[in-house]
Amino acid sequence: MSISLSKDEDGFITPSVSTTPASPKKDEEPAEKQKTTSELLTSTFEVMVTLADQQVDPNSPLYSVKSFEELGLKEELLKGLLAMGFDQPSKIQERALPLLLSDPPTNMIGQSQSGTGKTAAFVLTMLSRVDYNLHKPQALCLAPSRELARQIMSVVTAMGKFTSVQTEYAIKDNLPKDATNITAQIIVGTPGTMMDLMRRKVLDVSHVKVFVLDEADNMLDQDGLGDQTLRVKNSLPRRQPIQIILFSATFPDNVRAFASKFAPNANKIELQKEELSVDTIRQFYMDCKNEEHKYDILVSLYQLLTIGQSIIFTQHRHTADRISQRMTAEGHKVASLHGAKDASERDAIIDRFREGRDKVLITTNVIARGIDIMQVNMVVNYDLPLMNERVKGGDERPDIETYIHRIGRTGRFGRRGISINFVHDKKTWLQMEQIEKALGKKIMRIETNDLDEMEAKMKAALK
Ligand SMILES: Nc1ncnc2c1ncn2[C@@H]1O[C@H](COP(=O)(O)OP(=O)(O)OP(=O)(O)O)[C@@H](O)[C@H]1O
Repeated sequence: MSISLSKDEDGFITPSVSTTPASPKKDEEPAEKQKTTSELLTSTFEVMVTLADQQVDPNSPLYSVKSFEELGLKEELLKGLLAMGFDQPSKIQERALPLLLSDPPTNMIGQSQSGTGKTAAFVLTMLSRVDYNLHKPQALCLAPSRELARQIMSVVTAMGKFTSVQTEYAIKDNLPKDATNITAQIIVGTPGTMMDLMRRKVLDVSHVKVFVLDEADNMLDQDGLGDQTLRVKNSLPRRQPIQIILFSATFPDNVRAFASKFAPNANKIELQKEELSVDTIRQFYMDCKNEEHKYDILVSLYQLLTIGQSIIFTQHRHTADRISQRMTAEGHKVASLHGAKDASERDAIIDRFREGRDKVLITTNVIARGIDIMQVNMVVNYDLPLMNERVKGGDERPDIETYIHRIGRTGRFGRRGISINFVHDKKTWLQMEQIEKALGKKIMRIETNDLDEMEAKMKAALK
């Protein structure tokens, strides 16, 4: 791994941009060897580390650990890690944990590809820093969706299984309306509900010492959750130091400067732009004739979609509902999930999918980020993600960050996965080319009229 310490004027590393040209004729590349989990643990993707304290040598062994034992974690946490089957830190954990756990606590802006283990890094930090004998909220963690908040909580409870940690959700419809004083130490939720609990004084933040934003670029985006997140932060006490931890697979330029202000003097770990997505995800596209043809192709893919599990992303909620109703009526078993469904229904749908009882989930960007389901080996971009879904008044340029997160629902922690983009006219073709250019990775064509070839290519990609 190479480390560089150069900074731009915001104190953030500026990575070099890869401009691999996209060619209109896309040939298939020879299948690569499957990366194993152990290869991922020792993989050499480039990260750049900038330490808040410039006197410290980042090459010092102190700032990279090869085992969880070296971190000086509490015995109960080591037991929790062992019980989860984590016997060695991943690359990001190896780099981030010594910085996150060192004293005095220092802020962190951490970037690493999807599925590489960022959650464990910030969960271990929360579990290490809270005082279990003090029955007050001490660590707050915000995520962009209730599904992700629930998943993070499951990591907190699994990793903290042998501790006496108490936890509480700050997600819609969780606490009874007349709930009073939260005494749990770790609170995980979404920003609107977290703010609501703080305003109603149900959540006393006077003892908070760790504040985590997962999917931080999304949480800080002024066009998205940025206002609410900032409100939460501004309501935290100023008299005690609070360690602010930001993690994401993406930090687009427009959020970077704000992230540095939000988490001042942070240690920073950053990916090179050509490393934004992992190589274990093979990316394909299918040239459909029109919108209706997209539906036909999806139906013809059904057998392949159900070999493992798959997630189909659409632009609109009504498209997700329409496709799932049509496919269900035609005898296929699919589920749909989006933000218009009520909380308990959303929980039931994602739980069924997580347990493998549903194999195909049709959804919107609501679960594009963070969701970790190992068996998902296929992601279909039925509609490509566009900026105007994320940014008020945004245009029809492709939303590169959301694309990276969507395809990152597969190929997790060294596993193989494939993504398929449906393009159906010149506009969507050009949008896909822009994605290909931005990522510097080839997107290969699969013929839509040759089912056998389609199947052979996909199976080969997953081998
Ligand atoms: N050290 C480890 N050993 C074994 N498995 C691990 C280890 N660290 C993480 N994992 C597993 O890897 C998977 C991906 O981890 P995680 O969800 O934290 O990824 P992430 O980097 O947060 O991804 P995303 O950017 O999509 O949110 C999880 O199933 C997790 O249990």
